[in-house]
Amino acid sequence: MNVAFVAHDQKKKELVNFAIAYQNLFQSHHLFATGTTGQLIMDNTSLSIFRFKSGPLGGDQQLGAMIAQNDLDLLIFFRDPLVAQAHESDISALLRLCDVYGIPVATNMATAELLVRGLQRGDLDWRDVIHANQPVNITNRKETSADKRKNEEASLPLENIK
Ligand SMILES: O=C(CO)COP(=O)(O)O
Repeated sequence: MNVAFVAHDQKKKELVNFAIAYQNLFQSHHLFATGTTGQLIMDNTSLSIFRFKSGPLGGDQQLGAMIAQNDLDLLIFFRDPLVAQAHESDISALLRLCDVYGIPVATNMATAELLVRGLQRGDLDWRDVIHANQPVNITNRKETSADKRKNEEASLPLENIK
């Protein structure tokens, strides 16, 4: 499964602890994150994460693009409900797309626990049916030379993808 992590600054520690607690489970999935969140998780675990840009610089929108292609299976987004974010519209757009595409999303630890235990039990295996019926998806597609050039231009750290 393709799992993405995002946390606002006041929630990053909580998400890092969550990732540590479920490290063994997450190891067998393809992981994605916004820039700073992904870096912090990698610094504190042995998980390998494909990092997009930082949230305020477009990372939420990049994750939104994954969802629009039906490439994301689970979003764990510990958002801060007490602090206004400069990129609030990007955050709303990301969460909206989860509803448009029916993507399981947890915005707090209590829900994340439930979803991750569901992931562990195979409750999200229906997502495999969706992937199987997609002509191309982000985890099984072969990178063409055009892809490579585009990715290099965008400076995405492709070596971090599992
Ligand atoms: O702002 C964010 C999500 O809206 C998170 O971005 P970072 O992980 O780069 O801090």
